[in-house]
Amino acid sequence: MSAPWIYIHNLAQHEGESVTIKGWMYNKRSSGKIHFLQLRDGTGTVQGVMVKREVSEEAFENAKRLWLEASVEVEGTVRLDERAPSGVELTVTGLKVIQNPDEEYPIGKKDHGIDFLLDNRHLWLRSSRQQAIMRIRERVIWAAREYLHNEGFMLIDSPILTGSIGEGASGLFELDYFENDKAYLAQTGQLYAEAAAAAFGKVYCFGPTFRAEKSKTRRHLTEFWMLEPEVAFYDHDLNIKLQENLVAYIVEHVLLHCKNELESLGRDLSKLEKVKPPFYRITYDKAIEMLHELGSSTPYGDDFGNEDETILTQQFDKPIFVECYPKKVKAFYMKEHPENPDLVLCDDLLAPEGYGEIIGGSQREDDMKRLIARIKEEGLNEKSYDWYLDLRKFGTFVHSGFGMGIERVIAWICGLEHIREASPWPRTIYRIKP
Ligand SMILES: NC(=O)C[C@H]([NH3+])C(=O)NS(=O)(=O)OC[C@H]1O[C@@H](n2cnc3c(N)ncnc32)[C@H](O)[C@@H]1O
Ligand SMILES: [Mg+2]
Repeated sequence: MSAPWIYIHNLAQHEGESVTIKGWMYNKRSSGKIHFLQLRDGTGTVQGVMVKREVSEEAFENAKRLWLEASVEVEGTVRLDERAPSGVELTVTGLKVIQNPDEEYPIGKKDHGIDFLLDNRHLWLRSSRQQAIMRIRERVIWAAREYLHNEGFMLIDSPILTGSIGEGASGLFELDYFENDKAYLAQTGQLYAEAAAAAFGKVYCFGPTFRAEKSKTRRHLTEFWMLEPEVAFYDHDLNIKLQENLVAYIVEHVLLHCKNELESLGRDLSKLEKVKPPFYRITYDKAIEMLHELGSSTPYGDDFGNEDETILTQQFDKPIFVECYPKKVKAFYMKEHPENPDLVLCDDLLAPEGYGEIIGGSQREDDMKRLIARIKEEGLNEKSYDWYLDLRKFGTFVHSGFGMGIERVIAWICGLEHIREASPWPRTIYRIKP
């Protein structure tokens, strides 16, 4: 193959030129004298038309024997064709087979069950639907980082291995750690982000976080990626404003850059076009009252389950903040409500259409005595929080932050049935492979 190697997404700039594509054959149609090779190289897809009389006998025969997902180099001339999805087609002049699988590609054109697909996630990622979701994932992360960078945030990542329980003793992955006592896989990077906020003001951490929850729902993973901004001197209201501006920015960015991907997923774009600030804001008290009117039996004071969140979000056409939950159902670090010590200054941001919680946020307890009392009330080991309490000893400060679950945001934006498609390598109770 002597023609220059060009990526498929750049082909339109090379009309009339002879080029080489390096990639895989993901589909093929043949008549007696013509092969229609559907090629992909990770940047896009293009059809290569191979006419028997225009190529060597060997190349035409080799093309005939190609299995799906054979790796190939294809040489041809670029032709503009507005009927083609990529706007171009390739008139094939040469074929080099890098590797023709010696068995049928397992994820063929027929439908497969979800467990089979997840067992073959390392191959399923090649399919057009999974490519669309992963491109949207990349854009969600890009937009979130771009927004925070533009707003003056510093990325200060938190550790994955930690000795402090960040969210709650129930959902912990515990591991032996040399002669130390226990270590855990981080449930959240928040506590460290709070320390970083005292150093840099506006910070965020972004990485995998882990929950050993036995939740077999379409919203729960045991490993998920979380974006956790933290801001010194932000109170509850400023925290809410930051959350809605970030989410609106992400949705606008995805609508701008991933329209084709969203449409290929059959997503109703009008639902996302409504995601503009201000989002709805209701208190926990108002929300529980609405839920009871809608038939929920969740008693006052309890947290909302998936069912409640689904019912609630179906009453609104854009994201809803539910704020100031009862202290007893929320984490130890949340600031008491100044007018009602039974409540805390927190919020959950619920995505509409039944997607539920995508963000959990709060103003943090900055009063040392109250924080120690909460740590004790929760039965946590005060010793492992001595460094965290130092933040209240050396210049305590009002501060707030939140955690946005990336996969939950992606599932909502893409309109996915289950969060597992939002992760390249989903981890659930029964799956840590591939
Ligand atoms: N910096 C902070 O203030 C974050 C805080 N420490 C925290 O972890 N809050 S959270 O437990 O509600 O989780 C935050 C979000 O993390 C997501 N989340 C939380 N748990 C899960 C599971 N199991 N699977 C997928 N996504 C999950 C979901 O979007 C939640 O709203
Ligand atoms: Mg939460």
